[in-house]
Formats: sequence, C-alpha cells, structure tokens
Amino acid sequence: MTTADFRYQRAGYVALNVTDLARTHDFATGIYGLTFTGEGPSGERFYRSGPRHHEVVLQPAAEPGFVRAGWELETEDDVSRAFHHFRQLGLKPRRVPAEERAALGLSISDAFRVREPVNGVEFEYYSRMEYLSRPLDGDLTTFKRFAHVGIGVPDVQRSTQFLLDNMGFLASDIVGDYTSVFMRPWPVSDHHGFGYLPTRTGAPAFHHLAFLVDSIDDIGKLFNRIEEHAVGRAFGIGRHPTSGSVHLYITDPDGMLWEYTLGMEQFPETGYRGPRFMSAAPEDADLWQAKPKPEFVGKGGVVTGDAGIDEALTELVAQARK
Ligand SMILES: CC(C)c1ccc(C(=O)O)c(O)c1O
Ligand SMILES: [Fe+2]
Repeated sequence: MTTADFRYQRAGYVALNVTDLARTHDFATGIYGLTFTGEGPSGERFYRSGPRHHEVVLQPAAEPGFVRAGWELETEDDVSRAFHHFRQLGLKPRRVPAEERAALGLSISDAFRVREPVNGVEFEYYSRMEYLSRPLDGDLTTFKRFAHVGIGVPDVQRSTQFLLDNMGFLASDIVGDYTSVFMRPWPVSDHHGFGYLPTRTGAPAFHHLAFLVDSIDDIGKLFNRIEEHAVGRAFGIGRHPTSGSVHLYITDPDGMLWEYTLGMEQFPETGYRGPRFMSAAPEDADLWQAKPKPEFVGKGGVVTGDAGIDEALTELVAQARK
C-alpha cells in the first residue's frame, strides 16, 4: 500500500517535444513500429501500440525533450480522489479543458495535470482513454504495452522520496547510493513505470521511454532493422539485473533514447518484496555484460513550465508529512 488513496491502472503515455516531426514520425512508425493514430488541433501527433488512442504524443518544438507522462487510474473515482489528494498537498492540480481532452481521446474522462515540485516534472491523470477498434499498422513488432520513462534529475533520493511519500509510487529497486531508483505506480504489476536517474546536464533531463514487447523476435528484428536503416544503437542487446528484462535502446532523430524491453519482473498487489539495494559497479550493470555506448547518456530536456521547481512547496509538503 502507499500513502495515496487512489489506484493506478497502467503507465499511460509519454508526450515528447521533437525538432522535426516528419523525421520522428518515420522513426516511430517505420523503425520503432508504432501505429499512427492521427493529428491533434495543435499539430501534435498520436501513436499507439494497442487499442488505446495513444501511448506516445509527439509535438513539434525548437528543442527536444520530455513534456509529460500520462497515468491511467482505475476509475473516475480514483481520478477525483487523486485530484483532491494533490490539491490538499498544495500541488495545484489543473483540469484538462474539454477540447484538449477530446483531442487526447479522453472525451468521457476527467483529466488533470500536476507537477511534482522537486523537479517540475508534469504528470497527467485520467481513467478512460478511447479504445480504437481499427487494426494496427504493419507487423514490425508485437507490442505488449507502453512500459516506462526514465528521467535524469539532480537529486535522485529527494525526488524519489517525494513520489513515494505523496504520489502513490513504491520503490522496486534502488541502485547504489540512490544513483538510480526504479518505481512502480501501485498496484500496477510491472517492475517499474518510472525511473529517476542521474542527470547529464545538472537540470532535469529526459533519459528514455520504453515499451514492453512480446518476444525475443521483436528485439532481434529491431536489432537488424536499425542496422539496415543506419539508426543508432545506444545499449544492448543485454539483460537488466534489476527488472530482469532483455533490452535494446536506440536513438531517435533528436538523439533521444527509445527502449524495447522484454519480460520484466511482476509484482503482486500485496505481499510483495521490498526494494533491493543493487550494486552500481559497472561490472554489475548488465547480466550479459552489454556495454552502453556514449550515446546512452541521452538527449532532451524536461519542460518544467512556468511553475518550475518549487523548493518552498517541496519543503512544505515534506514537513506536513512528518
Ligand atoms: C540503464 C537504464 C537506466 C535501465 C536500467 C534497468 C532497467 C530495468 O531494470 O528494466 C531499465 O529499464 C533501464 O532503462
Ligand atoms: Fe528502461
């Protein structure tokens, strides 16, 4: 159980800024294997791996980076409880206007956005995203679902503590002395839906997004596809010691990292193991001794909005919890 009185259903989606929408569109569909759903009123494009309206949103922008992560909650009551929970904490959740919800396939869902105040990372909460019955494009990959995002932050321990204390996450594994932490939105069973990692810039930075794939064939085929199309390979094929998943990371046209992950540890709703404190030594980083390439540091910032990082609010919430 967590301290939050709402339940997550799944890691929903990630919205990214990209500098050349047409190029990243070709990458997302022709290399990574997602299906294009359509375009929104502001020129944003939606992509999916299954029936839900989207799991990736690409927005044209001058700089690449992370915009927000969307989280599907179990019911509309959970969305309402989450809204009040965050409002009580003083986090100023903002409802998504009806026109924007319609573009996001959330016409009959309430939806709101809130920033965690340690870094200004934005989360969106909703419960009912439209299902599309039209078939997926092509057969490059058999996806299971959108899996997680990793964000680099200056203070991994403090950032993690905020999510554990206030936002309904549980830690699955802690690497080194809070070098990185993998967290799951309770009671979602995947080993993690979100990870805080060291930042390469001193400020919050995007690290990667990941989708779960169905079989080793999907990983092997991506490996050969990127070679044929001269797409960068940043890390893998390897196996993570934390989730136990097989991985392959590739770079999109802006240098941002997109991971395929296969077969992660699943957690029960109750009676789960506690977080393990994993070695951060390079020789313990991969079970197959795969070595990250220099590109694995990633690219892209984090849009923190006008609110930015709110030291005072973070402190206030921490005090209130004591
Ligand atoms: C090296 C990166 C940050 C990493 C490490 C471990 C896992 C995992 O356990 O699944 C990841 O998904 C990662 O992206
Ligand atoms: Fe990952």
